[in-house]
Amino acid sequence: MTAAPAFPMFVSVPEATAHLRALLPDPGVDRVPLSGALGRTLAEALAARVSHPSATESALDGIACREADTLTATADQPVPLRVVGESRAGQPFAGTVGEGECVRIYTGAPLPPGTDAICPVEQLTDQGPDHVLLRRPARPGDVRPEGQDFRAGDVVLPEGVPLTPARLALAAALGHAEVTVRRPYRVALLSTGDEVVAPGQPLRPGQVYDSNRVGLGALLRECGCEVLDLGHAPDSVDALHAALDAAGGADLLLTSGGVSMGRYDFMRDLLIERGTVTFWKVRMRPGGPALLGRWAGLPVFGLPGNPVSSLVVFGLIVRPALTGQPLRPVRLRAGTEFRGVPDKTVYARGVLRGAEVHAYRQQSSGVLRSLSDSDVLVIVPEGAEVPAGADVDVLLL
Ligand SMILES: Nc1nc2c(c(=O)[nH]1)N[C@H]1C(S)=C(S)[C@@H](COP(=O)(O)OP(=O)(O)OC[C@H]3O[C@@H](n4cnc5c(N)ncnc54)[C@H](O)[C@@H]3O)O[C@H]1N2
Ligand code: MOO
Repeated sequence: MTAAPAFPMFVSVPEATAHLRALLPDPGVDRVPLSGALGRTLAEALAARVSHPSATESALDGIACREADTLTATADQPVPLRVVGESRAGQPFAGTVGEGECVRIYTGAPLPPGTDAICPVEQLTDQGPDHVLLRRPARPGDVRPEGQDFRAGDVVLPEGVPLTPARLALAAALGHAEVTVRRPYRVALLSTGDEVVAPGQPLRPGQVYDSNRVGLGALLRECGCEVLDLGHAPDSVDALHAALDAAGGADLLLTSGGVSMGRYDFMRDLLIERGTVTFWKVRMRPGGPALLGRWAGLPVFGLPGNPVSSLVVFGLIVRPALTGQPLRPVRLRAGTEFRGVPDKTVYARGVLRGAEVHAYRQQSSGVLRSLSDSDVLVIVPEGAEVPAGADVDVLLL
């Protein structure tokens, strides 16, 4: 009888993510201009330095007036108003608008005192320079109230969010020119396997192009990581040993291949025998043989070699650990049946058809097109049988 392993096996996806997160060092922070912050993670909460809009203003080009003066306006019986001035963005009208009066106003310009509604130019006829006829009532809804977006002092962007283009625009509107962001993780990337060949090289029988390193490198860059590309190592203990040593300066080493049950799965053996193993195997399909450990203090995440498995494990475990952003499933109607397996959550590749999700025709973890052609991963809980017509949780790809 063999002794029970000294590390957990068959952990859940959330447990695997928590284990990896616990091994990652604190990356520290950088202060960067907004132009250099795309995709970075905000390391401070951002408060508004100003209110937006800074004053109640018009949402349209037209005239500002009192709504009450215009309630009877129709195309047949237009309401006349006297123009007493103009309000432009940055150049407000100085006076107060009285009964039967209006000012010409432009989008973003402050509403003059006395007015509460806007009539757009399309609904006006000029009667000389100082009079207009309104063909419909002016509307208070075409006014943007002061602070509608945010008020000075409001905490608007929380710490920990990724800086998307919309959030960068918001940071600028709040009055910030620079932001404090988390330092990118430095992630070393290594693919393993005697049969694995760099794309572009001639391929001998039985060999396969190194698609994992390309996909994983892109996923890492998408997460804002600095990638230290260690290339490819053959299935040899010495070569893997050297590669593990070469990754020493990184925050994390990500490997692909060599973690399952085969005789040449040396990455698994090396970590078990000469490193530390945090867990081996996750209750998921694809991706079951994933491995986490340490090599002289360096966290090492061993992704399975099967092309779909390596990218799916990255998306489900590695990305949430690196970014701190949890998975966000959405609910959709299943258009086909989805079959679970006992003791594993299945992440089935699915294609959207209208509001329904259909199983992709091929679910083998060696078929990369099942991932590139799919829109979502359908989460099929352990042992579940989801009939067509039922609701399912999916993750957008
Ligand atoms: N007896 C068992 N066999 C296997 C099990 C098991 O539980 N018992 N698990 C299977 C599962 S699930 C997976 S996933 C794979 C993972 O195996 P490894 O991580 O050891 O990966 P390899 O054996 O090195 O390669 C598997 C497969 O992937 C191709 N590959 C590897 N690297 C790349 C790359 N960089 N680019 C493209 N393709 C790559 C490789 O050629 C193999 O076809 O194990 C199952 N076996
Ligand atoms: O992890 Mo494996 O993906 O089920 O082939």
